[in-house]
Amino acid sequence: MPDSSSIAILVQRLNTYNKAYRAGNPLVSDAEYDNLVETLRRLDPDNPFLHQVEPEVFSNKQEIRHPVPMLSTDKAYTIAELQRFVDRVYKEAAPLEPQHITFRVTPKLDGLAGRDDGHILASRGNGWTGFDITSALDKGVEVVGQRGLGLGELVISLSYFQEHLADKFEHPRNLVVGIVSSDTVNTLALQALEDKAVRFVPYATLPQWTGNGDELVKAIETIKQDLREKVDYPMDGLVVEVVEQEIRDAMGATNHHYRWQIAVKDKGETARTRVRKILWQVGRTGKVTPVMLVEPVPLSGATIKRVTAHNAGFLKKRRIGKGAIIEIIRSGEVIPKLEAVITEAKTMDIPHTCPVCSTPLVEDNDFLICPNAQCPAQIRQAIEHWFNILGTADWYGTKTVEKLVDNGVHTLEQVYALTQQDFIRMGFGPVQSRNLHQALTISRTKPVEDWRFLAAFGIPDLGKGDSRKLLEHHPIDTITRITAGDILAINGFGAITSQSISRGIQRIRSTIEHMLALGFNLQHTPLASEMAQMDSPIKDKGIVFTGKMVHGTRQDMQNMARTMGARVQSAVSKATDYLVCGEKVGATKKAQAEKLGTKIISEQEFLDLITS
Ligand SMILES: NC(=O)c1ccc[n+]([C@@H]2O[C@H](COP(=O)([O-])OP(=O)(O)OC[C@H]3O[C@@H](n4cnc5c(N)ncnc54)[C@H](O)[C@@H]3O)[C@@H](O)[C@H]2O)c1
Ligand SMILES: [Zn+2]
Repeated sequence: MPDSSSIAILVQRLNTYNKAYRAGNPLVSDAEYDNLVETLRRLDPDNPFLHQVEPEVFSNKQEIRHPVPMLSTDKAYTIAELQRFVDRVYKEAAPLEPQHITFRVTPKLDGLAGRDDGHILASRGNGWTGFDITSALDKGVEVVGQRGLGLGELVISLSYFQEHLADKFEHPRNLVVGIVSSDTVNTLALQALEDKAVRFVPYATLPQWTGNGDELVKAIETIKQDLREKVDYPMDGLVVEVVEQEIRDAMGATNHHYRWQIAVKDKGETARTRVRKILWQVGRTGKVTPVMLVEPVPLSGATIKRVTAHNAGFLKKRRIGKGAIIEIIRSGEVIPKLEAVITEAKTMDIPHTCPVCSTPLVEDNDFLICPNAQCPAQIRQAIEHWFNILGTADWYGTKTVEKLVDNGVHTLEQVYALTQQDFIRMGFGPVQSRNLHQALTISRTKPVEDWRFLAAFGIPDLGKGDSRKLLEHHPIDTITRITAGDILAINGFGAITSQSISRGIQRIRSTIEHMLALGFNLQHTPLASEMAQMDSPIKDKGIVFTGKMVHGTRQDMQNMARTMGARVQSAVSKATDYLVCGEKVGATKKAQAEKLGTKIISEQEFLDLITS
């Protein structure tokens, strides 16, 4: 019997992984997670973790109670386990002397489970209480079939994902969760919504197989292949369930799953192939990471040519190089991973110099770093990062920035000093040159939150969230004077990150000051100290903006409300005080507000309110 502390640690890990997964940022693969769950089941079968629905939380959404619990599923990984399920059904149904026992098989969709009652789309939550995610439909999620068909799954078309998004998102599920949970949808997701690739698929609309227990067990592999071909959605197995209601009632449920339903999953399909070459890529921060280029091999319906290798240490430990034979696995996931090394490489080929600038590399634990701050690969990505995060200017894509860097433009200072003539001299066409030049002006004049501006510098450990947190305590124009101690004093920053952030700021101090002097139209993050004292008519009020605003964009209004201490929300809930309506307001939000007695006001009334 293992000691209780190791079980506690295991459960803690599972909780951490689950939370990250439900938030759309999984830390480990599903196969690895499932393995840990099975380990816990062996060590401590009665552990409460195994007897609950793994909870999912959308913190800014209203809670919705399910009329019937939305449970998880029991799992069968082998034919023997499926057979045991079938036997149990026959045994428990026997006293009812049923005329038929029918099993239905549908594809197990791998997205975000939901329930559509025709008015509200709710997520699964903890099984008993979910969250109102109807706003996903306003954002452009298509409903397959019709509204009100009950349980289903929010998913993205698999072919669409593979074509447009596979190199940007690790798993389609993460994108779907992002669309549902965040107020602002990123451009790639917006495109997917516009292309009608993101859908709520009621399970009732799925292709299905029905038959008796014997047929089921015999045909399960064919059923799987058949259903796999019929749906264009990510799948992680099949769902097998009993059709007859009286048998369902007799079998009942645990806290975790219905006894009349089981998911048939496999441990992941694997394939063997040979490594052709290791490709080394230089990232924005100088990390040089390997990708294994392999002999093309079919796996779960895709042809695999590249497999991620994470870092140099990963390859060294496993002795992977040209000629190694490896086994790769793809289990409900889109990106294949290394499962095992079958034959090690005879020789390893770990570079000593940067593949882009030839500077000798530095080892940092498992990583290789190009220490050359002038490395073209790093410079290009740093400039691209700037425009991506700032988000106010178009036209600065990879090819364009590459050309700039090739022409000796290496710093943001240089970029912002470029004239239209300079672009033309570098070989851009007249129209593109004008656009590129205009985009620079636009990026300075269009309002942008100061935390985006700060995050756009790409300082290690200073992403968007932390930039905002930092600016809640120190105004942007004092940021280059900040010390590690100042950062550490803010709740939520540890010693190591504080050091690294302050070092990062110092390193590019002159660039930050230069950019500040260019006079960007920065919208300042309200200081925590001001917020505490501020007396505003909308302080702590929950506010939802809907429709097209005339006194600025919706985002402008939201920022203004935030600055005045309001809690800006994306959907009307019990926690909403005002629904502010612009033009062309959708009916759902208004109806919801009326139902909950939320105050509905016009844009003008809102402006009157905040100036009162
Ligand atoms: N990678 C990670 O870190 C991580 C963390 C947590 C969970 N997970 C994955 O999630 C799984 C467990 O999560 P879970 O409990 O949410 O899901 P589950 O795998 O037990 O699936 C249950 C859900 O499947 C849905 N479903 C999909 N297709 C269906 C269909 N055709 N008919 C009926 N129901 C259908 C139902 O809504 C049900 O709630 C694990 O097996 C694991 O692979 C991964
Ligand atoms: Zn380099």
